[in-house]
Amino acid sequence: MNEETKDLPLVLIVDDDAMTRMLVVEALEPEGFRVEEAASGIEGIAAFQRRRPDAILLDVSMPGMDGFECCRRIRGLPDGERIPIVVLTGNDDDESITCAFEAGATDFVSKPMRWKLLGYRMRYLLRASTVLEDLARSKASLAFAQELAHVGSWEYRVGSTEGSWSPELFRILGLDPETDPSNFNCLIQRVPEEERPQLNHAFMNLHAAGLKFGLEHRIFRPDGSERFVLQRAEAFCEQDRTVVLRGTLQDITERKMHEAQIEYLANHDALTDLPNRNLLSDRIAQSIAQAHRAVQRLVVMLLDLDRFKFINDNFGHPVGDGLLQAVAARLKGAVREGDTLARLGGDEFVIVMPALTSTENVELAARKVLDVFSLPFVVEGHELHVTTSIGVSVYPEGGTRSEMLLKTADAALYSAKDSGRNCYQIYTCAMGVQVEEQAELINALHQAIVQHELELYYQPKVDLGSGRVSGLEALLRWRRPGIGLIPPDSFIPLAEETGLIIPIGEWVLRTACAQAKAWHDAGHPDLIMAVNVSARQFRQQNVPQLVLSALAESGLAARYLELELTESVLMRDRETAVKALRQLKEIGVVLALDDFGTGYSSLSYLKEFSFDVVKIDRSFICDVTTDDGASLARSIIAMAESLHMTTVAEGVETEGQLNFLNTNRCDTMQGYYFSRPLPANEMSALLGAGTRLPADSCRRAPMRHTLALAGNDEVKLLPETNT
Ligand SMILES: Nc1nc2c(ncn2[C@@H]2O[C@H](COP(=O)(O)O[C@H]3[C@@H](O)[C@H](n4cnc5c(=O)[nH]c(N)nc54)O[C@@H]3COP(=O)(O)O)[C@@H](O)[C@H]2O)c(=O)[nH]1
Repeated sequence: MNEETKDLPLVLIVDDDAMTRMLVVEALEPEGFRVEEAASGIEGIAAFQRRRPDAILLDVSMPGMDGFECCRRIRGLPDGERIPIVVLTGNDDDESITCAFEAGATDFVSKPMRWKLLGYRMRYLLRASTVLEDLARSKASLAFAQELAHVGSWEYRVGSTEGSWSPELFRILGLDPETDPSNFNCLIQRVPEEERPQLNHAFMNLHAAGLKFGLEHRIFRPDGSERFVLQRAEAFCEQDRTVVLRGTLQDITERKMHEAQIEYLANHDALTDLPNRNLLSDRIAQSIAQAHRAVQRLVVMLLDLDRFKFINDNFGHPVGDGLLQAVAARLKGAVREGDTLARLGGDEFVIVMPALTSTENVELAARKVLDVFSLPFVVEGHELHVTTSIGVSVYPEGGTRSEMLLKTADAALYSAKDSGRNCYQIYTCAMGVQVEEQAELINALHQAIVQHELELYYQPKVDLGSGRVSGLEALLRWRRPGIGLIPPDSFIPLAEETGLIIPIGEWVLRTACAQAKAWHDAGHPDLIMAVNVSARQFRQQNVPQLVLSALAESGLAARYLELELTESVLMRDRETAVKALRQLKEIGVVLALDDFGTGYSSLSYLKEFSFDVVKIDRSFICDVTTDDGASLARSIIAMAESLHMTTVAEGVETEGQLNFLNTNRCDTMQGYYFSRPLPANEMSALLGAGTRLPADSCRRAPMRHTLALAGNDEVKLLPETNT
């Protein structure tokens, strides 16, 4: 084929008459066409398959296969569907023209023809065919895009009942484009009755006033399945008159399902599947509105499992989670239909009970909830005996908004915990005051750290051999503006509960170490600084690391720092405590067991953890003038001596107590008898003045002791028979 002509349109002429074929060639080639010839129908089909022409000129009357049959066959072949076929008919042969169109012809030309016009005719035909093909392609890609996006489209011309619907619109509605009509009535039939008025109204406004709309509604397919759709529509005007309404219908069922799932997750607790705090607030608000209308009371119970942390710490979190699920299931079985059971998080549950009339009924309901815990829970083979404390708040006395009812129930819960757990308390105004005071205190304690309102006082420890000050105990004070000096007992438990003990404990340790180093440098080089570390602080903070950092920062040698710990440090999570104590021993600090005699008084603790110092609790020293008190104190001193530990007697206030300690070889005394705790500047003065115990107040002759030990290494603090 000639390179120059290969892109020209190719026309196939099928005619048994060689003359006609020649005339066609003569007419078309000068007009920019290539022409392929075929002398019969069979040849024409073969040429079509071989050359894939752009158009066909087909004679009607040919021997063998006529032009109609040839046309039909070509239409049935691949690519034959849309090729322009022009049938050559005899003049005024109306029947042939009809037959030609029925056989699939695109156009016809009557013979004899004006050959000059054939080129124009063919060009027009090819242009129309290209446009049709482009249109078909766009329709196909639009249908594909609509299918992908689940968007169907429709169009109605004003005045006509039938519209034009895209295939995807039929699919979304579950209708058949072959049999179902594409009109508004057919669409509205699929919409649930209760949603029809809104859609009708929107369509009326669109039609009458051109108001476009976007509306979400449901449809039901003929098979009964439900879908959510978004209907959008607009009106198109000509000369201020609406002529066409066009719209789309998007299937948004999946999006709706995801939204519903997200909403469910946002409102439910993942572990127990119960409503969470979010949904609970709504439910309480609804119940309040109902109770208000019906002039009824409403009960909100806040439950907190007793010692849940113990179960989590000792059996592990999977068991803790299993227990929470089991509790949720049991509570679900215990509440009435119409009540709401929710989980607030952690081990806190809430039950909302509408329409409880009398206080007796409220108490009855609370006891019923306590009973839910009477039998043990079995989780992963563990039999767990769990109780709960319940705070009850009643609308309207306990509050008229949901946050208030929860807050007052919390105050009542606090009171139930305070009364020994496994019980309920109904909120009273007095509890409210207590809660508010506490909230205020927490706030102020936060401020205290930032505003430098914390101070350390120091109390001397006196060596009973020499009468000299051998060490100091750092004791925390809070100078609260407008109130005065607050003792630690009033705020340390709260600091522990709120976690504020971490920054406070750190400040105490760093300040005490720095002060000890300052006093060393000022000429008191042997002073040992004792710092209290509470059990909770010990658990919540990495104390060994903090100690290392405070020592490095201050330059104080480890042997001049003493940590006073109580036995409760060892009660929970023993393994971690043991590890931390070993680390502290390695660092080289002095370990003192504080308040000895008030706890388990276990000799095995003293041996196992190699404490260096035992501090005899003030309550024993107070009693040393009685026989029993004296005997107990003597036993502790003897026991400590046998374990090579030094003893410090706390709270020494009288000469009699001091004499007793000297007589019984106690090593060190601490108490008001020598000095009260003093601020740093006053303590500097005391140290500078070389204040000490007079020689006749110090230890004299040694004394023999008897140590009474019970089995299992327990110290049996029995009265000693005097020798
Ligand atoms: N975790 C921390 N606990 C601390 C810290 N500072 C103090 N505390 C603990 O608070 C409790 C009360 O302490 P405080 O009110 O300072 O009382 C101490 C002494 O003032 C008091 N004491 C001393 N001598 C006497 C006396 O002769 N009579 C008498 N009635 N009281 C006296 O004893 C308290 C010291 O006790 P102890 O620690 O057991 O040696 C107290 O438990 C402190 O431990 C802190 O920074 N962190």
